[in-house]
Amino acid sequence: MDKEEEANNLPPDKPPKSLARPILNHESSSSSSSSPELIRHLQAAFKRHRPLNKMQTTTIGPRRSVVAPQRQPSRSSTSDVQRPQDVVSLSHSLAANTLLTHDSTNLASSSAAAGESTENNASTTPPLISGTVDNMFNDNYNPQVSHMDLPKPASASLRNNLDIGSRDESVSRKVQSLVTVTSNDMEWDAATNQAEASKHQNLQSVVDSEISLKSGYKVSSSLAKMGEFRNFLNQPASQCSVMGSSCATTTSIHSSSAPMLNATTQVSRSYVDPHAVPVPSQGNLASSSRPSFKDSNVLQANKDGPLPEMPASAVVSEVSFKETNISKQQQCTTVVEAPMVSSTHGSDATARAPDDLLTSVSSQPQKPDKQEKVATSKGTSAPRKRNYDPDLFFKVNGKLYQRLGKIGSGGSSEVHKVISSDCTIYALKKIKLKGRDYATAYGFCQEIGYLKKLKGKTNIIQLIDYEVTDKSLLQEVLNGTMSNKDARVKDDGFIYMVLEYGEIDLAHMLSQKWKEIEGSDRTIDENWLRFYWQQILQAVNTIHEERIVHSDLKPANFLLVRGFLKLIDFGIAKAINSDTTNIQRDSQVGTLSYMSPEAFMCNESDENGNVIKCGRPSDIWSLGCILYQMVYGRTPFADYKTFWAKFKVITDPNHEITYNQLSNPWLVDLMKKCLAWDRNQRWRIPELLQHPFLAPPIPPEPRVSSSIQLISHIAESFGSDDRVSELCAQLQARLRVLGGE
Ligand SMILES: Nc1ncnc2c1ncn2[C@@H]1O[C@H](COP(=O)(O)OP(=O)(O)OP(=O)(O)O)[C@@H](O)[C@H]1O
Repeated sequence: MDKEEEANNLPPDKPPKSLARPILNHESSSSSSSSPELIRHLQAAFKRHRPLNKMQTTTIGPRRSVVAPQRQPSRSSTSDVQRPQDVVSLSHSLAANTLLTHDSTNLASSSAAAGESTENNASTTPPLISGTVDNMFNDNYNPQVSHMDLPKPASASLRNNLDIGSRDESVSRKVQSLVTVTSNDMEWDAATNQAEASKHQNLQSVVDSEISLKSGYKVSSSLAKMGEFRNFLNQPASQCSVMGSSCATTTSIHSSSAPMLNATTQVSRSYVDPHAVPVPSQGNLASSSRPSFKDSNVLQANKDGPLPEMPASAVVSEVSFKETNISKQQQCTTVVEAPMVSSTHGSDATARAPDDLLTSVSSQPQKPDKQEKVATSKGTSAPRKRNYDPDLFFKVNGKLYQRLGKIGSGGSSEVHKVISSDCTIYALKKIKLKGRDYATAYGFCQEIGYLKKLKGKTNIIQLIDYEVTDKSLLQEVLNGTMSNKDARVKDDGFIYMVLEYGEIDLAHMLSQKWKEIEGSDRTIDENWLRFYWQQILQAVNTIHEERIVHSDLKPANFLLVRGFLKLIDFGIAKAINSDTTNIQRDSQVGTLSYMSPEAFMCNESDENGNVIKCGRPSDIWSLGCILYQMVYGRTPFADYKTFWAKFKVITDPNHEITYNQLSNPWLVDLMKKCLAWDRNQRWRIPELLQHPFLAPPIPPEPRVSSSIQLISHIAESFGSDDRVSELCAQLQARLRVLGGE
């Protein structure tokens, strides 16, 4: 089995213990009738369903740069068929819909948020707005190295590209992983993920913080967290409202079946809404709130010790307390609120805290505000103050997202599971720009452009918000004014992309499926196959209709969102130029096991001297590899382990792919339609959607005329029997009517 298939056999994910603890205890001891629902809600909100990680690491990296438009038509009749109907300019089609057109609502909210902020943090810069962003997709922009123009033998070119890859950080990293194929690359770091999840508590930390505050333990750190969380909740709602039902997995904490979260949220939100819960004077606290609160179980429980040692039953007590006593809940709010506003994090503090709590606060060393260097608009770095903990939160366009754990690392990015202030779960993709070359940075920005273009397409992962922190860098990239395209980004700068959250990717689904099948005499369920294959085709059809070639189709790039597969990762996607149906690239792209022959030989010349280009058929090949893997549990070239072995066999037109016999011959036929070596022989998606495997032919109706004829024979055989003759005649007449004759 290939390592990439081995990598699929990952241990099942476990929920972070720190998150599961109170839930489990609650389950066992809570008297609330709605506890099971509550647990489900909590689990849904906090549990990472499956590790999502990069499954295929034998990736050869792209050089994320724009290629000058290739306008010369192909001269080969067998290579790149010109399709005049496809003619649309990439730069114009994308530019019309790209970064410039950042939602006005988003702008409004981001500027509002920026106004609220007491700092001028580069990470809170509004979304990129530039009159020159058009240039991002401008044909004039050509940061390319010139090797692409030089025809040379494919293998030599490939080496050359690898050499270039060693200069290009993104390529070299991928090539390294590709050549070494280390299992490390392929493993999901369960330990890291779990540690992350434990370290960074989500909403549960609010409950925990409250408990800590009330008990007087961990006051300082709790205050810090509470202050951050207050700011978190104080910000404008995230853009999920824009998305409607198609947005990320949403866990409503306002559900009636989730009283604990409801209560918690009310308490938390009251911190930021002084009108909702009037901040009492110190005397009020002493006279009313505190005594009633002291009577509750929660205070007793909290006295047991700091949070980590605190029995989970304390949490349960607090839950039932909150469920059953709304007035006490408000009192609880006031008790918590006072120290909250006294913390150094609260910029809008208006009330004084009770002395004892203030003492607790001041006796603890305050966590100093984190400082970091961020890029200013002039491209220089200056220390900036943050009023949130960057280990716990991300800030995108002034909105905070709390980290729930790391989902995975792509070739170029980190992806985190986050929760917004309105308690919606998202994936946040963070790309560090520092140290990358400008052309690579350009490619990253292009992904935003594609996702914006594909906004509203239900089978494409939706971009909720984004921010490029270093505007000057980006402008330089987008203007194409970089003096040295190979120069590297020196200043700190990040691209943040807030994305719809996917629960599991197809790679993990497949690995699970094949674990079930292996060892049994079962084969893959054809209906399961049809269901997801159709969705895969439809998703890719969506981008092909938008004249985008994905170029890195693989199971890990299809995410399951509410039961449907959605396409992700347009990091190396390319749009098709206006006068050709193919695109030309400066290097091989894609993930090795799914790469088409032409992707290996991109920009080389074929036997007729025509430049080999990658277009939509290249994606179809990758789809064929995915289907093959779905059917057989391994990719078609899994037996060829090394890069060169794969390269050799995939680029060999005479190599015959092995198709083991299947009960449904249409399935083999379908794979062959996708995996035709000659890209012009491969079917297109509209045809594939009509393939007999998906749309089985209906057996022809038995012909009426033959039945009528049969009846005539019967009548004749009975000779002169009038009754039989009459009956047969009636029968024939009826059949004629039914048959529409
Ligand atoms: N919206 C999302 N929801 C859940 N998980 C996601 C999401 N986007 C990405 N991921 C996870 O993060 C991983 C890396 O994401 P992505 O593929 O976008 O990054 P990349 O840097 O472009 O990676 P690649 O090396 O494949 O180019 C994915 O394989 C997937 O497991």
